[in-house]
Parts: sequence; C-alpha cells; structure tokens
Amino acid sequence: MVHIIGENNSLFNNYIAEIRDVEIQKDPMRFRRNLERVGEIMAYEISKHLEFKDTSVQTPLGVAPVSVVENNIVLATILRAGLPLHQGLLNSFDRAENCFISAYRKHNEGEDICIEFEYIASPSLDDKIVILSDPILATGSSMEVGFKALLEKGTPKHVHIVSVIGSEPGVEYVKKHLGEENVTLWVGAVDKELNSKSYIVPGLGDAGDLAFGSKIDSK
Ligand SMILES: O=P(O)(O)OC[C@H]1O[C@H](OP(=O)(O)OP(=O)(O)O)[C@H](O)[C@@H]1O
Ligand SMILES: O=c1cc[nH]c(=O)[nH]1
Ligand SMILES: [Mg+2]
Repeated sequence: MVHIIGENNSLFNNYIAEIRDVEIQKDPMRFRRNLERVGEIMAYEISKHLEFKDTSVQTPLGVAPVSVVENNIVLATILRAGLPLHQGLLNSFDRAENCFISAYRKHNEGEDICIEFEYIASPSLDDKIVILSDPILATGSSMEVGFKALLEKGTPKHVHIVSVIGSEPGVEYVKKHLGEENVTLWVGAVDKELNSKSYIVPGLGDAGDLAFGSKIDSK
C-alpha cells in the first residue's frame, strides 16, 4: 500500500514546496525544521491506521472516556539525512523507542553506487509497529538495506516506511523488494525520474548536505 500525502492539498504541501526550493534551502535550520514538520504530519496520518484502546482519565472534574494508541512504536531512521524527519516523528510519537541505522551511498568509479552499511542500534522489534524513515527514496537501495538490517532485530507487526520525496523507480523497487504484506509506504511526493547519478529530478538535491553540510570521502 502506498500513500502519497501531497496528492491531497493541505498545508503539508507548503512544507514540501519549501523543502524543494533552492532559495529557501539556503537556510539549513528551516530545511531541517521543515523535514521535522513533515515527520509530525506523517506521524499523525500513520496514527489513523494504528490500534486504539478505550480507557479513561481522571480530570479535575470527573472521569473522561478516551481512546488512545495501543501499539508499541519503534522509530527507525537511516543516518544522516533521516535525523530531522525522525525528530519530527518523535515529536508526535513521543514515547516511542528508537533505532538508528548507518547506511550511505558510496559513489564508485563512473556512475556505480553501492550502499555501505556500518551500524544498527535497535531495541527488539518483535510484535511492534516500526516506522522506518529516510527523506529520500531515490533508487530504494538504502531503504532495502535498512529494512533488511531491521529484520535481524525481530519480527515487527507492521513496518511503515516514510519518505519525503520518492522517485517512481524507488517506489516500484520498494514494492517489489520489501513486499506488500505488512509494509506500508508513506511518501510526500513522487517524482518521475532519476538522473545519471541517481539523484531524483526535480527532487530536492542532497538532503544530507542541505541539513548538515557537505561531507568528504563517501562520493
Ligand atoms: O534510494 P537511494 O538511491 O539509496 O538513495 C537515498 C539515500 O541517499 C541519501 O543518503 P546519503 O547516502 O547521501 O547519505 P547522507 O544521509 O549521509 O547524506 C538519502 O538520505 C538516502 O539515505
Ligand atoms: O535525490 C537524491 C538522491 C540521493 N540522496 C539525496 O539526498 N537526494
Ligand atoms: Mg542516507
């Protein structure tokens, strides 16, 4: 199942527009905060698909019936561009456990890219709802590496994959390689193509560099 949140007009699309805008991107704090805001909205949308339990709370004046999320949530993200999106999800799912995955695209000779996986720090995922986030779904290879690393840490009840900008090939890749059962993809917008360096066009550029500055060695 794939949800493209930007297909329905809402304030969400203002944040996506700012995230893509080459002028507004010059303010890295705003870029990070916009990724957080997208994470907060994605959390709200995902929450509508969780399990709820009826309970009650004592107010100063009486007892109110309430319905609250029942599931145990684990927020997982792929370093480093995933951090602001993860923070937005965590702002909403504020009691969630957390998992961090180091996986990055290493550019070899020519246009060849491989994914370097180094590290995962995770709680047990058995029977939990996992929300795996990365702002960019370009080829889908980083997401696949992250997903497979997660499955070494238990058997989640369901995995929600969250991305801000996806590509059509990336979405198809996830559908084909990560399975349709027990996996739901949430994406802000989906662009048609990748360029020869596997960047999404028009996309947003390099999310990690825009959030945290350019890096050496991995390209
Ligand atoms: O779908 P893919 O083709 O795998 O590309 C997407 C990946 O590329 C970017 O990370 P990058 O490797 O640049 O690392 P960074 O987060 O440290 O910038 C992005 O944050 C994703 O993790
Ligand atoms: O378009 C892309 C592809 C990979 N990583 C990015 O940050 N952007
Ligand atoms: Mg990355």
